[in-house]
Amino acid sequence: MNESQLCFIGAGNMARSLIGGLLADGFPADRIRASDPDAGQREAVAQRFGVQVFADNAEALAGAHVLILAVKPQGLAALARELAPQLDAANPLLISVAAGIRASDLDRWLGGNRPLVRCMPNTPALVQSGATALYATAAVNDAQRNLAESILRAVGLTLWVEDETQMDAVTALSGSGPAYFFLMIEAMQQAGTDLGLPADTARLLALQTAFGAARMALESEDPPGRLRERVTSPGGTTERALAALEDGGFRALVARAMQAAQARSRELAEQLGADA
Ligand SMILES: NC(=O)C1=CN([C@@H]2O[C@H](COP(=O)(O)OP(=O)(O)OC[C@H]3O[C@@H](n4cnc5c(N)ncnc54)[C@H](OP(=O)(O)O)[C@@H]3O)[C@@H](O)[C@H]2O)C=CC1
Ligand SMILES: O=C(O)[C@@H]1CCC=N1
Repeated sequence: MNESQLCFIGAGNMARSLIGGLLADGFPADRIRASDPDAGQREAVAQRFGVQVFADNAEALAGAHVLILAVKPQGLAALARELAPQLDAANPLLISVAAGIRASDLDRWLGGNRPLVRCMPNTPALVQSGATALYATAAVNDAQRNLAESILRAVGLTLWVEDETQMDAVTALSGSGPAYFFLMIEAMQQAGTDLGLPADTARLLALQTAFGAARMALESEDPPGRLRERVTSPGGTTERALAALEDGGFRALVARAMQAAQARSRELAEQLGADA
């Protein structure tokens, strides 16, 4: 994988998370290029990561073995049509991180029968703690499948889905998921401050508690429900807090939020995929 030349088209939030995670894993900066029309984005990526940046996609992708398409879903059709005539000679592996957009639509925009992997990473890739689901089209051979997996595995957990429709649920769970946990941390921090703690104290305690709970759940053989029960002393404080959360419909609210995200992913596929 370290022999491959990677090119990120679009140097925004997700590209930066992936680039940062790859560099932290030891991937050489001189094998990563990135392009973006926004000079501020280019400068931020060049300064922070020391990778080569380009305003022109054609220049950026010259010599690339892997193209990572990291533009917004709304810009993917135009980008794919722009790239299509430039892909024939080198036939690079294409990896799309776009929410919603189906591989078949993207492949059509790219001219058809491209080695294309659709994936859904998340921003904790930056600290090599990402979670990515991947889906490969029929044109992807074993070596390309391994290459895609090794790139994403360098920044966290990877798994393959064989049924592409599951990507909408993956997006609702792990793609958008970091934002749900960040919101929970924000809310706990604010509530801690409101209860009388200094802001810094509330922040540190909220962050370390989130980290500790996630790490414990990952490392424990017990399911999260059992770990929750061990915090909940009968007649104690946690019991009161959890009763308030359950009374407020916490589980149903989480389910509604994820259904909304899944629906939006499907909607993006329908709306943008129709762009012939
Ligand atoms: N953010 C996240 O947590 C996750 C995002 N994703 C997916 O990643 C993709 C990117 O999202 P995100 O990084 O958040 O978005 P950003 O807007 O932060 O980054 C996208 C970048 O691509 C640039 N861009 C637009 N068109 C082109 C083009 N034709 N060629 C080169 N660069 C271009 C944009 O410039 P400009 O702003 O000037 O248009 C922007 O700087 C999306 O498809 C999203 O669904 C997937 C998983 C998680
Ligand atoms: O909000 C979004 O649409 C993207 C996809 C998953 C996370 N961010």
